[in-house]
Amino acid sequence: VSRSKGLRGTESQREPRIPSQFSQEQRIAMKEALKGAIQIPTVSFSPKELNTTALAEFGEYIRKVFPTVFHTSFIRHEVVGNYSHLFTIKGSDPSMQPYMLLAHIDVVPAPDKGWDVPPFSGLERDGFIYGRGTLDNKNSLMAILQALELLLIRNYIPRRSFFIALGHDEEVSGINGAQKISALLQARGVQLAFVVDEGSFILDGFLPNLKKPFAMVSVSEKGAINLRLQVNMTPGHSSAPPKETSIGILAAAVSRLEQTPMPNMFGSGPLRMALEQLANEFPFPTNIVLNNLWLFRPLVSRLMERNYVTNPMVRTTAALTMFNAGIKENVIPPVAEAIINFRIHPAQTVQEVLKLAKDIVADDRVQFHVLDAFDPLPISPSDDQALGYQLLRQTIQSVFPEVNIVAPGTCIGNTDSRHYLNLTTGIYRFNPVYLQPQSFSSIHGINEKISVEAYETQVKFIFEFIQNGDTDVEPVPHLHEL
Ligand SMILES: CCCCCCCC/C=C\CCCCCCCC(=O)N[C@@H](CC(C)C)C(=O)O
Ligand SMILES: [Zn+2]
Ligand SMILES: [Zn+2]
Repeated sequence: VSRSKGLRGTESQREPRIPSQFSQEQRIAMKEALKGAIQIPTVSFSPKELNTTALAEFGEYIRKVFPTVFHTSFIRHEVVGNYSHLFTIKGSDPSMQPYMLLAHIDVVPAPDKGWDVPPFSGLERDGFIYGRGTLDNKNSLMAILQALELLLIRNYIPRRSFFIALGHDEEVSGINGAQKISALLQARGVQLAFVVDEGSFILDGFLPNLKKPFAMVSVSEKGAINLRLQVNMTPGHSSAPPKETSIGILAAAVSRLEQTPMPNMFGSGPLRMALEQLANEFPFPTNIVLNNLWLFRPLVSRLMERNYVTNPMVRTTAALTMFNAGIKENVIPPVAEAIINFRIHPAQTVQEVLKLAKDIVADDRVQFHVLDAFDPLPISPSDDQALGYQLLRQTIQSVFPEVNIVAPGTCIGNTDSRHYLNLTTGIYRFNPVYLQPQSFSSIHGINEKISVEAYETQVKFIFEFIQNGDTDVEPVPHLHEL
């Protein structure tokens, strides 16, 4: 039985594979390299407040740690938007369509409070490397360059060309990094077979009753709206207050938005496919329920709403993130404003969500100002013909043989990959790392950490993935398993 459904096996590769085994010395060097990357505080505070000194230092750092990547004749390195990096790795077979690996350099802020070790120390404790960026996303960035460095020193020459794009402002939009790289490649006429970015993991313990981990490769990501609500009222003396103030009207409006969930959209798309694939991994009676979603769909959609990580999978969410009003204790405020951050389910659009929000607020005194918005990303193919998805699946099965299921999903956050829609229809978000609910909370939270073993496995994954990318033939129709 071939486990790598849909792809021709490695027998069609011309060069022998380089085994993904690393010496003790190399393993020490790779973890030390990650620690050094964590120690550079490449924090993005806002689109206009980036730590540019740290970003520049990071550029120097990768040159020092990965010398072979920077001194190989078939690799072109360019700095884009001052701090982002684009590598073009030219393969020996120009007939093969290139792909791209993505990661980002910047991290969200991390005040020391609550951390067991300082967040930019990169300290190792009990087999874990701690620090901001160990899961989001310097692990990916360093693992990509590390795997390439290790391949190159073993004289690897790829057949299929590929790009590596390292954005410097993902955490604040990606418009000066990923968006510029994308425009540059578009101007060069590049079309990609697929891209792989952050945005999902091997999920362990996220679904009640599911004991075994499964790999979720996100094939879409939610859209978003940042909406500013504003109420203007006549100011006056607080000793004689009007019946309603701008604060009261706005507070009631945002409370209605918080208390009125957007419609549950469970039914089709990646989540349903994932649950159907996972059905037999669940004990009785959940296995029966998930094998018969035609009958139990209402029950399952209700169960999904109950959990804080599965709820965003089934609906558009509305988070009240900012609220401002008032100028003095004894002045009736002239204006109150709030920001609502919506994350749009792939089955809805910006316009539909705005209409629903207006109906929920149902008060003409509340003005709507859309600050920025984009629709959910299209669903990338995950069938037997989908090269990127199948290469990920093949590599997951080889590096994580204990993982039985690789299923498509939707990324609930946004990633730099959305800026590459002009270059490919295959956008996959997957980090080859185990994630438990507790480690999920550490992303943008406290005590973000990765085990040394998990990081080594991530390097191994990319080392194998790049070689799998040289697969001779494009995916072939599903062959019958014997
Ligand atoms: C079968 C259902 C299981 C559900 C489990 C879900 C577990 C979630 C796993 C991974 C989610 C990770 C999301 C990481 C990407 C987010 C990156 C980010 O924060 N981006 C910003 C971008 C913005 C434009 C500044 C964001 O706010 O989304
Ligand atoms: Zn990230
Ligand atoms: Zn992030």
